[in-house]
Formats: sequence, structure tokens, C-alpha cells
Amino acid sequence: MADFRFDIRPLFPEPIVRVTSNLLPHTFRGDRRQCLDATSKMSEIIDRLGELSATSQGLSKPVTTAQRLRMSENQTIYLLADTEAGHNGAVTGLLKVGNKDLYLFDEAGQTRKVERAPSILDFYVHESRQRTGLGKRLFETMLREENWTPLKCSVDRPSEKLLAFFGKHYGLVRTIPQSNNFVLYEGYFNEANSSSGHAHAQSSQEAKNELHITNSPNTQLFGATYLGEEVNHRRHGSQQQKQTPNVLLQQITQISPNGRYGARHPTCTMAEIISGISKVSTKGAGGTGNGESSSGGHADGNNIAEEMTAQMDLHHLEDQQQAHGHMNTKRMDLQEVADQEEAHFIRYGLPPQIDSQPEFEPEPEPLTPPSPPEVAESIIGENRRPAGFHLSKQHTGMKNRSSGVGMAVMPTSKMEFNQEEREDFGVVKINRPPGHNGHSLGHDNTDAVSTVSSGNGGHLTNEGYNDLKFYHNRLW
Ligand SMILES: CC(=O)SCCNC(=O)CCNC(=O)[C@H](O)C(C)(C)COP(=O)(O)OP(=O)(O)OC[C@H]1O[C@@H](n2cnc3c(N)ncnc32)[C@H](O)[C@@H]1OP(=O)(O)O
Repeated sequence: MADFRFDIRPLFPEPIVRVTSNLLPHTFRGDRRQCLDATSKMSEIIDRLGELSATSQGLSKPVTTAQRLRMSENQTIYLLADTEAGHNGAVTGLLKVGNKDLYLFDEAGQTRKVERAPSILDFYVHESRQRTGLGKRLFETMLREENWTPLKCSVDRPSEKLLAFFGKHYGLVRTIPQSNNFVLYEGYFNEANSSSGHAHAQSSQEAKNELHITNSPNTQLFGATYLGEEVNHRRHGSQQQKQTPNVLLQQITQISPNGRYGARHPTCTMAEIISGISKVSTKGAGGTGNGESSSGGHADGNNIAEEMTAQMDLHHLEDQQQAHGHMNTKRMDLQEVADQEEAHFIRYGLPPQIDSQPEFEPEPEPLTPPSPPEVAESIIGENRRPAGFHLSKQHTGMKNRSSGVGMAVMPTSKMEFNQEEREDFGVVKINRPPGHNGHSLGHDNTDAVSTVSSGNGGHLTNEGYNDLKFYHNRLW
């Protein structure tokens, strides 16, 4: 059994506790000092149980760690303890669940995207207590708390023991073949079987949007967005689209890609900054100098500065928390992506697939003291001088290379990628509506003629588009 050098009983006023990203039992009440103590102990418990589970499943690296739970937004761990065991009590089981966006085959072999699918991610009962009903007890508690049914659970690469467990306790035997590592049981897509209504609503939404997807790299990268658009277009015609211009935008938001491409990004990204610049430059359309640009965009510029200051305050707070062992920032850099791929390899012996959505979360950055902040240079017209505030590396993107780049290439309302001809690397057309060639500087789509740069047009391409290289060099 998993016993510890400390008394686990204060952490387990109930035999089963629920732990989320704050690493505290759901029952926890205490002051700051007690909170730190509890998170540290809970981390140790989760790490140990995660290791035991990995060993039991023959994995070389745990799927469950405290650090990963801390970095995840929608995962929950249920821990089962025997407070009577030994001097300090013992922890006997762990069940990690979460919601995943999955591409799944239904019984007819059609691909469906299911958002926030209830998923069983890691399940372990100590060897000395297996087959005594503890697994069922833990699982039933989880079902109650999450308001899930066994049939609606997708199971991430179940072991033989877990398959037997589902068969014995819930009569679930017949699975729907999948191309990824998740196992679903027949009846998963039957709407009548939806317990919480969550999955039901999902299916209706899918049917509405015709979310059958192709296997093309574009679909994998950008999701099924344009299929929905096409269907909408065919069904309702372009008039409908004009009447509801944000329907497509909404689809783009809703049908975001999953896997690492769908990972939440920090709000301060190069794409957003460029987008902010475009807004500013709109005011100075046709202008050629700094004066027009900055005066026109003064209010927006202030807004951006305020926003960045607010974010800076927030992240400064996070930096302080990091120094105290509270790493709540959700960041992912290239090393982390590599780590996740490695974790996937460990679990599956396969390279990760975009739509398999295996259980991997962004690894946190190592616990290091916050680096000295850098002074950011304002990018807004005349305001291009050292800002009156400090930005951390996170704001400048120095440590967020993958996230920043990800956002930079994600289709947003401000960026499009329907290039009609080959262009130089690093050139991004901003807010050029489909079908427009955007060659005219006098065009009313003023975002495409940003005057935020130095005024001589030196940061526009020959064709009048913002040159990403310029912003890249300024910001990164
Ligand atoms: C997504 C994932 O996490 S996959 C990994 C699942 N975890 C593991 O394989 C780790 C090792 N196994 C375990 O930790 C446990 O066996 C669990 C979590 C699967 C089940 O917990 P238990 O406490 O054993 O479950 P519980 O006692 O409620 O139910 C027992 C039933 O589970 C199945 N089961 C449990 N252990 C075994 C086993 N060694 N061999 C075959 N079936 C088993 C059987 O159906 C068993 O019923 P039976 O004893 O009548 O045959």
C-alpha cells in the first residue's frame, strides 16, 4: 500500500477526495500556510500513485503527475485512502478523469468530433487491494460527482484488467473500433443513453454543422471549419451568411482543432498584437506618417497599453506565485511539446496523432526563479519609446515560441491564408477579405495598409501588406 512519511488523515476527512489543478482536496479548509503544506503533501501522494499506476501498467513514465494536474484545466483526480491502515493511513487508489475533444468513429464508421468527451485517463488500485470492490467504489463515486454514465465514458487505452472491470460491473463488452487509442462501447452515440444531456447536445450540434471531417492535413491542422462553412453556404446561400456574419467566426471558434494545436494559448501573442496594430492603423488609413498613425490610433493604443499592463500585472503576480511554488501559468514551449511527444511514445509506442488526443498535457516550466523582466518597447506610432512598464518574457513571447507561432498561424478574423500567389516567407496579409486582391493602398480595408510602421512604408511589402518579419523583429 502507498503509505507516506506524513499523516495522510487530515487530507482525507472522507475516504475519497477529489483533487483538481489547485492540488487541494475538495474538502480542504485552511490558511495559507496549511494550504502550502497540503498541496505539497498532495503532490507527493499523486506522484507516488501515478508512479505505481505506471509500473502496474508497464509504462516507463507516469501518465499522472501532480505537475500535470496543476497545468490542466479540466482534469480531476479521485483518490481513495484507507485511513485505518498503519500509523499514517495509506492511499489505495487513484482515478484520473477529464474532458477531451476527440475525433471518433460511430457505429456506422462516420467520423464525429465530440467535444469535451468524458474520458477515463488513469485508473489504479493498489495490488494488495485489487478485486475487492475498491475500484468500483472509486469509479461509482466519480460517476456520481461528474454526472457521467459508464457508457458515455471514452477510455484512454484501457488495460485488460480495466476491460474486464467494465464487462463485469457494467456489462460493457462490445466496443466501437477507433483509429485512436480510445475505447468506446456500443451505444455511445445513442442519444437516448445520454445521461447528462451534455453528449446529447453535442450530437445535435454535430448534426447541425455536418462535422464529418476528412483526413487532410488542413483538417488536422485547422479543424473542420470550412466544411461547416460549405454546408452553411449550400443550405442557406450567401444571403444567409451576410445576415449572420459571425456564424462562421463562431464555427471557427467552436470547431477549433484539438491536440496540441487546440491548446489554450496565452492571451498576449504576436497575432493579437498585430491584430491590435491593425485596429490602430485603421484610424490612420491613407496616412503616411507617424503623426497620423499615432494620433488616429491614440485611444486604441492606450487600450492596448492598458491591456498589456493589466496582463503584466497578472503575470507578475504569477511570477511571484512561482517563486512560492505556485506555478499556475499555463504555458507550453518547444521543449514541452517534445516532452509530450515523448510521453505519448511511452504510453503508446507510437508517434502522437492529432485526432487521437491521447492523455498528455503541457508540461510546466521547470521551477526556476523568475528572470529579470525586460523593458518592452512600445510599438504604437509615436509611442515607440520604452514603455512605462515592464513586460516579462511571457509577454514578449521570448519563452512562448510555440504558442506565439501557433497563434500567428491560426486563422482568426484578422488573418487569412487564402494566398492567391506565392509570397515571401514571413509576409502575412491582415484582414484582407476573400476575393480582394488588396493591392490598392486606397482600398477601404484599411487594416491591410497599416501605417503603424515608421511612416515611409518601409515595413510594408511591395504589395502593401504588413511584413511579419518587421513585427517579428520588433517583438521577439
Ligand atoms: C485508462 C486506464 O487507466 S487503463 C489502466 C487500468 N489500470 C490498470 O490496469 C492497473 C492495474 N489494475 C487495477 O488497478 C485494478 O485492477 C482496476 C483499477 C483495473 C480495477 O480495480 P479493482 O479494485 O480491482 O476493481 P473491482 O474490485 O471493483 O472489480 C474487480 C473486477 O475488475 C476486473 N479485474 C480486476 N483485476 C483483474 C485482474 N488482475 N485480472 C482480470 N480482471 C481483473 C475483473 O473484472 C474483476 O472482477 P472479478 O474479480 O470478479 O474477475
